[in-house]
Amino acid sequence: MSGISVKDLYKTYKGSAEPTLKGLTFQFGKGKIAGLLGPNGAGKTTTISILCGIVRGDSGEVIIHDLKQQAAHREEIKHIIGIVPQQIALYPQLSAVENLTYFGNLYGFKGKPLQQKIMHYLELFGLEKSAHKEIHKYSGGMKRRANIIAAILHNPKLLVLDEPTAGVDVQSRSMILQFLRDYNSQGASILYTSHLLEEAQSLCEEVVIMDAGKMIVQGNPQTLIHQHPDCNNLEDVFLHFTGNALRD
Ligand SMILES: Nc1ncnc2c1ncn2[C@@H]1O[C@H](COP(=O)(O)OP(=O)(O)OP(=O)(O)O)[C@@H](O)[C@H]1O
Repeated sequence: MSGISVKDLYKTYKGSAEPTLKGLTFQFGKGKIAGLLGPNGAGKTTTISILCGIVRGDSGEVIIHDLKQQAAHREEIKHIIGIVPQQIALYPQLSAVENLTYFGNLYGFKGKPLQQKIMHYLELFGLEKSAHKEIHKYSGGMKRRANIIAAILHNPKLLVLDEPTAGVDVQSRSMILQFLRDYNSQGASILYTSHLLEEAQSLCEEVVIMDAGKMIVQGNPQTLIHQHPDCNNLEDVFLHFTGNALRD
């Protein structure tokens, strides 16, 4: 069964001469760790935003866990998906506990069960000592970890993360990747974007490489590497398909 299905998706932003997505098509199975890869400006964030219902596509079809992404299913899909955006989506003047209580309340969680859940995740993500510290006093890696907790309080079956490991230290990165593997092993699907191809190669069962708003190639990283004898790793495959030209 399909976890995510994107069919012939088009999107042109208001005021842009060029479409950002030009007939994008791909599929990821349920329960997979999947990677959406591509050079700067390929349209990864736009795609994720449409998947999550934050941005509207102009045409095409998006199906999330067997539900069409349309107004009638938006509430249901909101509960299925957890979104970790590229930018930290936390209130800087509030503590982690205050932020997470607010996000938990948005999903209808309250009182002691919510507080226990928040403390459980703060411990899991190594933030328990900073639970009551304001977010603006957190390091970059701590903010990223807290940002992930905000997206998982409602136990989403599909976790979508936009560059969750960009700009964090090795320790935070390793912790985040281990969490993604563990969360996936409990049955959740994961979709993430990254420019770190070595990381994507080891983490993802399936990747889509997109460029200029289109899917270029999809497959299991090891299979793609073996299919191209000139390629030793996923980065070689990526360059093979997207070329060396710099992007604006
Ligand atoms: N809100 C917007 N309004 C107008 N154009 C936009 C908007 N958001 C993105 N774009 C344009 O759409 C194109 C794709 O952007 P997007 O952020 O989806 O790509 P990306 O693959 O995530 O890139 P990166 O790797 O740099 O994060 C870019 O040319 C960008 O300038």
